[in-house]
Amino acid sequence: QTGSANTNPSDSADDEYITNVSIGTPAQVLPLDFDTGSSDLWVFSSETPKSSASGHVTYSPSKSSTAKKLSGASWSITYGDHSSSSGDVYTDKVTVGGFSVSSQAVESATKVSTQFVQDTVISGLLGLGFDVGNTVKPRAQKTWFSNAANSLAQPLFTADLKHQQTGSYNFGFIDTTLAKGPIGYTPADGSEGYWGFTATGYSVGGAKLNRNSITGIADTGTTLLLLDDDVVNAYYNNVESAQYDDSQQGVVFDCSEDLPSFSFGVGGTTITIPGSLINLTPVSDGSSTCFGGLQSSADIGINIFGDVALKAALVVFDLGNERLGWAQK
Ligand SMILES: CC(C)(C)S(=O)(=O)N[C@@H](Cc1ccccc1)C(=O)N[C@@H](Cc1c[nH]c[nH+]1)C(=O)N[C@@H](CC1CCCCC1)C(O)(O)C(F)(F)C(=O)NCCN1CCOCC1
Repeated sequence: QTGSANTNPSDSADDEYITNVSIGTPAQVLPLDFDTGSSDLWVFSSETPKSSASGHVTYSPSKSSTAKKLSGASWSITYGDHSSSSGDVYTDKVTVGGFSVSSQAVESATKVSTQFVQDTVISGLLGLGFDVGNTVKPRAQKTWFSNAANSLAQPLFTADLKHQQTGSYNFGFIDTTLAKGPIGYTPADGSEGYWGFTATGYSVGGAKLNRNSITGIADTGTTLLLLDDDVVNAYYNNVESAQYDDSQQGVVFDCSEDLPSFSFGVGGTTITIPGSLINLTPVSDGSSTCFGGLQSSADIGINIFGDVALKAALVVFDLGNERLGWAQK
């Protein structure tokens, strides 16, 4: 058994990726942000304050014949960008890419922070992190993938995110035709709920990889590639017009710059992010100043290989073997 779902960038900056999910009977289809950086499946619902839910597709458990209230259960989550949500819990049938989990914990939002209210292109998140990161109390719930894993042909999923094009999340199989190079595997550390791993070195502009390892997480829910200052400086020292812009809270440069590529070693293979993917977007419409897709992780305390890095690769999230696979695209 397998599943395959298309995923699309939310806007011209590939800020987040939207994947449709069917919940309940009859199916209620909600656009969700698949997030390997967290482990809760939560949605805007009939229980979300009307003012907050305006503009969002919502889930109504009362309209689903297969919905059941998980009595006494609640959840509350805060993300790295300080956005947050909380509420109560139902179980219902959840289908992703044609594969159904009959009794999935669906966390219904009774409160959402401003960023979620404003982000009307998504109706919630589908966490693809490790179950240890789930916030439901008194008993933590499993992610959709964790519930599906034993019935899938293989206990793994792949992420194939693309710049301004439709990509895919595949469950239970690896479509190697999506990759140009071999898959390099490396152990995954799920102890914090994230898909943690260590890159063995990096280089700028196609030079030979150095041996400075980088430990971080593979996170589909984070837009940028967020790394240590010494790596960020080593990269932007090659970009003539690069400078830190206080108002933008990041490095910006002339949009006309021909940016160097950024490569990192993982599992015996090398992943090269073309410079074009590091030119994320003009700082505002029509501006000739662009915002960098590689930024500092200094104030986060953890390195994040977010969408800017993931777009250059086919990434295998292999729960069965507790490992991550990366292949050049
Ligand atoms: C807004 C922006 C300037 C484009 S952005 O670059 O900041 N992009 C946001 C995502 C986004 C895109 C579009 C609209 C709104 C929000 C982004 O990259 N947010 C990261 C930034 C970050 C990470 N760390 C520090 N800062 C984040 O919080 N990502 C989380 C998912 C986001 C949350 C907001 C909505 C979109 C999805 C995340 O889950 O990937 C996470 F891993 F960073 C995270 O916070 N995981 C929560 C882990 N907890 C630990 C405790 O137990 C519970 C789970």
